[in-house]
Amino acid sequence: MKIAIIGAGNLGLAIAKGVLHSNGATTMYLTKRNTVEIQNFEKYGNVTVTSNNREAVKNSDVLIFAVQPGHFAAILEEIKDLLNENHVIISTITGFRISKMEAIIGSDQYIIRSMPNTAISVGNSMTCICTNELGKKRIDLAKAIFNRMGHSLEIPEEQMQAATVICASGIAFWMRLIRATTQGAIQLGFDAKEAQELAMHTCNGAANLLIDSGTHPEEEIDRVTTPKGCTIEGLNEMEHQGLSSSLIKGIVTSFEKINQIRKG
Ligand SMILES: NC(=O)C1=CN([C@@H]2O[C@H](COP(=O)(O)OP(=O)(O)OC[C@H]3O[C@@H](n4cnc5c(N)ncnc54)[C@H](OP(=O)(O)O)[C@@H]3O)[C@@H](O)[C@H]2O)C=CC1
Ligand SMILES: O=C(O)[C@@H]1CCC=N1
Repeated sequence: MKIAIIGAGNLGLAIAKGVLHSNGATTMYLTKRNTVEIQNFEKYGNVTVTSNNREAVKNSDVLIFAVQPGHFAAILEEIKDLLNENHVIISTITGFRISKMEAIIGSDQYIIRSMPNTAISVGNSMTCICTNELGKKRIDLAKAIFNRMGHSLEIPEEQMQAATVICASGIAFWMRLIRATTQGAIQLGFDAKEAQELAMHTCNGAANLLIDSGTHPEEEIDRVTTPKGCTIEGLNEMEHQGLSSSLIKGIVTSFEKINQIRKG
């Protein structure tokens, strides 16, 4: 697979690392206007770093766009005459509808809209995808790409904004929970490094318990909460302080903001 990542910034580089991690490409182009800080990716023999988007498109089949929304239309204009039936176009751009892409490059292209997160760099992204009409013929390819770097789910385009909050912003939300747990562990006497080790592996274990067993979180909670024990006492105090409520309110606020950005 010949992959180009157009816009090798935070997310683009995370995808590049995921592709390298999973041996997912025969060749990979990484583009940005100022390439100095990513030149070191060329040490991986099959990677070319360039500011020339047209060269990247000409030499690749799978085009992954990871630029800021305000830059995307101009880049599609720049490369549209090079697109052919071999190209699969994958956008990660927040709030940029498929119809808007089709208005620039036409509906006779395989278009996939995706919402990965930065854990793609370690092969563990939750990635939501949807396609245009023609893109349905390449959905299996898109799923294969993202499943090599985590887990994917096809959703209707209308849910892409919500998926952005839960999956992409979600990484930041979970990081804050891990950090808070770490701070609690330090208060209980662990040094900072050990505290983080305890917090992140316990978080990983909780997620894996649900993924592997298919159980509901409350079922797993019931297995931990000894009657009159310390877990239920701690959990109830967290709920009195608004843990679930504040998480839900944060998610809804984030969703309201993303809808405002799209309208803007
Ligand atoms: N960060 C995240 O966790 C997630 C981000 N997204 C979406 O992904 C997109 C990228 O986000 P993020 O990585 O955070 O943003 P960044 O600003 O970190 O990356 C965007 C990159 O695009 C490059 N760029 C700008 N203009 C061009 C151009 N003409 N040709 C090629 N490259 C260009 C910039 O580099 P230079 O200025 O040197 O050209 C920059 O490195 C956004 O649309 C965002 O909504 C989606 C999910 C998660
Ligand atoms: O914070 C943002 O707006 C973007 C979208 C998802 C992740 N970063």
